Amino acid sequence: MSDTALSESATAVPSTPSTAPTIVARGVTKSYGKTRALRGVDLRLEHGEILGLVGHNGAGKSTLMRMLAGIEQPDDGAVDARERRAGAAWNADSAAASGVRMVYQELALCDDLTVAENAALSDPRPTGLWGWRGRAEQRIGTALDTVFPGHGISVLRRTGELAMAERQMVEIARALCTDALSMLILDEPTESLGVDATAQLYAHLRTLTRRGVSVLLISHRMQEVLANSDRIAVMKDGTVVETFAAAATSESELLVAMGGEVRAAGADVTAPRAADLTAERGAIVATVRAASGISFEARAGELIGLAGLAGQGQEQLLNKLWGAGALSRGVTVPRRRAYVPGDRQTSGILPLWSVAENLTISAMRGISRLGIINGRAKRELAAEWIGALKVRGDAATPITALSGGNQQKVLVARAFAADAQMVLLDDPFRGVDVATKNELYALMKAEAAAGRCIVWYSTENSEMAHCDRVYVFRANRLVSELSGESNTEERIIADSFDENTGDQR
Ligand SMILES: Nc1ncnc2c1ncn2[C@@H]1O[C@H](COP(=O)(O)OP(=O)(O)OP(=O)(O)O)[C@@H](O)[C@H]1O
Repeated sequence: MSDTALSESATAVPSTPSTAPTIVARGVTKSYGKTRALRGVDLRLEHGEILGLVGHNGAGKSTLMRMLAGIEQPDDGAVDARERRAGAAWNADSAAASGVRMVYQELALCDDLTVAENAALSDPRPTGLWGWRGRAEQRIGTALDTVFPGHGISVLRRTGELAMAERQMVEIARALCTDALSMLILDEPTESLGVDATAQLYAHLRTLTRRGVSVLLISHRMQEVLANSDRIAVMKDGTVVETFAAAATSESELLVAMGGEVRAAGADVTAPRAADLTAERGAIVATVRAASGISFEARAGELIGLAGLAGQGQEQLLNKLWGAGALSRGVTVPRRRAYVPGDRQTSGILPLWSVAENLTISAMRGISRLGIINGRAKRELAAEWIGALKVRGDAATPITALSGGNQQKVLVARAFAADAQMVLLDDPFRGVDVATKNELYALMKAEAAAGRCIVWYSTENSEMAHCDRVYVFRANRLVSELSGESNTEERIIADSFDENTGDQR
């Protein structure tokens, strides 16, 4: 295939289109030790449709996706695909040969390789000994241009240097570098994408389905799933419990089918263990002086939001607050701080440790005496937080055996279980289900009310309504400070783009 044909190949369809379902799962079961991840799943993905797949954290969505992509085999039941060669077993090779591609929730890129090298690694087409690098550069560049026009990503950069949103774009684009794509499986593809890139992705998915490609879209963003799917399957405790026509259902109907207990945001939540705080409520506990624009100031008892388009300086501010020492110039911070990273894979979980060890590592001061850790206090603290955040998995489970959303809950619990006066959150609720998010909003408010200072960066502007005050960033500067009636989504969006905001102050 010529390189110039790549954009066509990124959206190419099998040579013998048919309207038979693209893939069918029948009675699929899967257990990991004592955990029954899938309990007899039946699912059909029709030719040229977008099927949304929703369910609470740990419902079995990612496990099902791995079965459909042939990466793991069911203990019982079967997966059958339209493009499967007669007699061939359904495994990763036959799935790839049938044009099935996956976009992972945990970004599966090698940080030390360039964008093009990463794309070459996963491209099933023969690369040839000579000129493979140039071909890979052109293929991934074209795929990026096709799906995300104006992306601004150099294919020669190491992926470790890219922002989360850019890495996600690369992950999506490289899945499209394939001939005869028949099925695309996307696991929470928009959690770290901005508004524009999200719209570009959905527009491209529609182009694909018009050409007969089928899409399985896993997401916790109910409005997106409703707006972009043809049908929506709901998973609960390892089975598909209901399937809806997207146009004929609603968010609340989906949530009821998921079985999640939906607590209204702002409802009372009692943190398992009250923090031992020293700052008086209302006292200034942190400041960052700005050379230009607005200075940052945080008080005990405040829930402060950091908003604006992704990558405008929010993470640098969090890093300053997290890394500051007594000698840092222009920055004052409380002594005890906790940090929840946005990228759990690179800077969050300790993969060789259990849930309890991951959860309590920052709370050592409270559960040790004379340097000796009180094992019982550790187990109790872990059990309390596992219960409070409904983590699906017990204390002794290896952290990597939890679903992605449940790992994220453990990281949030780690920060709040510590006796930190200031908790810093770097867009940490990616992949967390709707019901749990509402619990977490309430938890943060309760913790702030108890006197902690919480600084929360979120890429979801609607979440900023939970904050007492919001700082909006643009071009690495604080351009506005919103509170009360001025803290609206419209104002955040306006200030994120308005070149004049901030310059007038
Ligand atoms: N490799 C594994 N080892 C042990 N348990 C596992 C493994 N993979 C998944 N599980 C368990 O299977 C269940 C389903 O997990 P899965 O990742 O499929 O859920 P999910 O619906 O994708 O959740 P999330 O929305 O959090 O991503 C969970 O209880 C999880 O702990």
